[in-house]
Amino acid sequence: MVLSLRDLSVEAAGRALVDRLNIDVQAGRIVGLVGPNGSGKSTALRCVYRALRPTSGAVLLDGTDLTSLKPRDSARSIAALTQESQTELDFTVEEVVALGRAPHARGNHPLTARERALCRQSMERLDVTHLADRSVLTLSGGERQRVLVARALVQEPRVLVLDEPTNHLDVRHQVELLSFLRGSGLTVLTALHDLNLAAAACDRIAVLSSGSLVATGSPAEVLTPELVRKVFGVDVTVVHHPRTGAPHLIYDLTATAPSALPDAPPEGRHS
Ligand SMILES: Nc1ncnc2c1ncn2[C@@H]1O[C@H](COP(=O)(O)OP(=O)(O)OP(=O)(O)O)[C@@H](O)[C@H]1O
Repeated sequence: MVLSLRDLSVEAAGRALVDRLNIDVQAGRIVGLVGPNGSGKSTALRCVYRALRPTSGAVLLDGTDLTSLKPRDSARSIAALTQESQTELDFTVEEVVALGRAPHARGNHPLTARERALCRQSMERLDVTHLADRSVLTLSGGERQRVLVARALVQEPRVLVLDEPTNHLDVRHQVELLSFLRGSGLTVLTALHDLNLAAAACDRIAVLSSGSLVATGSPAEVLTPELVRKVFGVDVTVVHHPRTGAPHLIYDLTATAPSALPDAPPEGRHS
């Protein structure tokens, strides 16, 4: 299933938060949305999972405008893990994961044997089986994040929209989640802050700055020192993974630290 953002714009408070964005995610591919804080990543993703209506432009699913689909129908195709994904109810992990079946539910029918097996598989895949009976209110940030990914998978979507899915995850769970996504065959659009994880996981990277798309291409095409300096204001050295060839950014903290601390006290003062 192909996901396309076509001339997508969102305006609020008299300014463009997202400005005529054009992004295509081919079937089974992963596109990473990167950019500084406030550049419009979450706003663009909200239009895809229909939490926000674009001011103009459209989101297309295999060429069909999402707004022509009933929310329940688009929810069968698109699952989202968002900054707003709530787990504030006193549900167990197992119950929250099962909620992923809601768009497929027929009335109040209990889950079928196949659906229960699907929930078990997703919990195993996300390493949360041991938490099945725990209240989600008691989970750590990373555990909760993994439960939400399991819930999204149970939805059996063909498109996954993820806003910072590696937030709170330790390095093992970051790597496991992104390598799972790579092998999943799902069409994935994901906002990521970690440019090295984006380079390792994504087929293509789209770079946002002040609501506009400033670069798009393979990680090697996009993640150049010039682009990173221009968009993020940071000096990097780019090396390449010895086996995959993926670019890897090395940050020079001594080069950026002084200007990043405008109110730094004079040298020699210690608190
Ligand atoms: N409803 C709104 N009204 C006014 N401004 C908004 C609204 N929603 C978001 N913004 C602003 O739009 C800009 C883009 O926000 P958005 O959350 O999309 O950025 P982001 O790239 O996801 O940032 P981050 O990396 O910090 O998560 C920000 O400056 C934000 O303050």
